[in-house]
Amino acid sequence: MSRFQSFLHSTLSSVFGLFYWPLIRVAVPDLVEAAKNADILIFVVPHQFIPNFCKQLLGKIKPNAIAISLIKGFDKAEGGGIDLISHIITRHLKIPCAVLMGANLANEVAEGNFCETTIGCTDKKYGKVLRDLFQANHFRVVVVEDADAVEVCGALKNIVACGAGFVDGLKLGDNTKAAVIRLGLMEMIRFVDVFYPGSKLSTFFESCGVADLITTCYGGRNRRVSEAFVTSGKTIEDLEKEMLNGQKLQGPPTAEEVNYMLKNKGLEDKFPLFTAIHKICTNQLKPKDLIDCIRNHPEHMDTFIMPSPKL
Ligand SMILES: NC(=O)C1=CN([C@@H]2O[C@H](COP(=O)(O)OP(=O)(O)OC[C@H]3O[C@@H](n4cnc5c(N)ncnc54)[C@H](O)[C@@H]3O)[C@@H](O)[C@H]2O)C=CC1
Ligand SMILES: O=C(CO)COP(=O)(O)O
Repeated sequence: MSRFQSFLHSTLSSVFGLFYWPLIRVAVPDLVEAAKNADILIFVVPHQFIPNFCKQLLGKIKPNAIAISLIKGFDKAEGGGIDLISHIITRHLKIPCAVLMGANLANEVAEGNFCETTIGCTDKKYGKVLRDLFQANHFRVVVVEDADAVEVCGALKNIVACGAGFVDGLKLGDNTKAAVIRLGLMEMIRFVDVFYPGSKLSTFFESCGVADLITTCYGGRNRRVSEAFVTSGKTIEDLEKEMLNGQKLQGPPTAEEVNYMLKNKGLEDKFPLFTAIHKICTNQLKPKDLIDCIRNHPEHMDTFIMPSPKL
């Protein structure tokens, strides 16, 4: 069982394979078998595997099922952009897909410690159904309609967490780490503003935004492996195998997917932190170069392009 599955086991008092239906306490390891009679499909796998999962499920699920994705990451789209995982699920399976993102380190949720999460759902009716499904005494849910921004926050914060890990490995201290986290947040806001216009600034103050950014930059796997990348000199791939026992890092592939789009659109210099983190993960830069890459950040030089907050 993956870490997130064990969190859901605790939260929902149930065991499930990839998909969950309340009151049925059976783990079904076969994907199609688990999904075929489900009314609500919960997707929780490392984002690298989702296109293949959707192909397997095509035509094998109830036509009126709804989905919710807890997956933090993107997929590369043809033509030089990125796809949101919820959009891939909807496009392949032809069902609506909401998202759930938040400061939800799986082991802490599984221990029953209090935390919050954000559900992004454009349909109010489904939003209520999903809130009632996930809400628990220790797991408090806020539903917002700004679903794309919720999902983008969940993916991008994993890139920033790699930067926080590099700073920890370089032993640059808390002020530098705070600067990296803040610049990361500003690049997240800028990214949503440029590529998902019409999103709300208030979404960044939900659990999916600033709270998930903080928890991942202090307690997450992306931070931990990135710190070890600096201190050990080993590759990210080797450290992932050594330290994560079969689990998958989301930050480095997400940095690669984001860079694929930024490069294609000539926007790398507007996102120097995301760009530098990708280059460090792929050995085009050394971790110690990180600070020089953000010393002249547009935040310090330009007038910020985000319109006035729509709070
Ligand atoms: N673990 C955490 O604290 C949190 C994870 N998430 C997100 O949930 C998603 C899943 O993360 P985790 O549960 O931590 O996953 P994980 O890193 O524990 O992934 C392991 C699971 O991936 C699946 N898997 C491995 N190789 C596969 C393959 N070749 N094909 C298909 N499936 C394969 C298996 O079911 C395996 O149990 C990610 O997008 C992650 O960002 C979100 C919040 C917290
Ligand atoms: O998304 C997470 C917490 O909300 C988990 O982050 P890591 O993948 O870095 O452990």
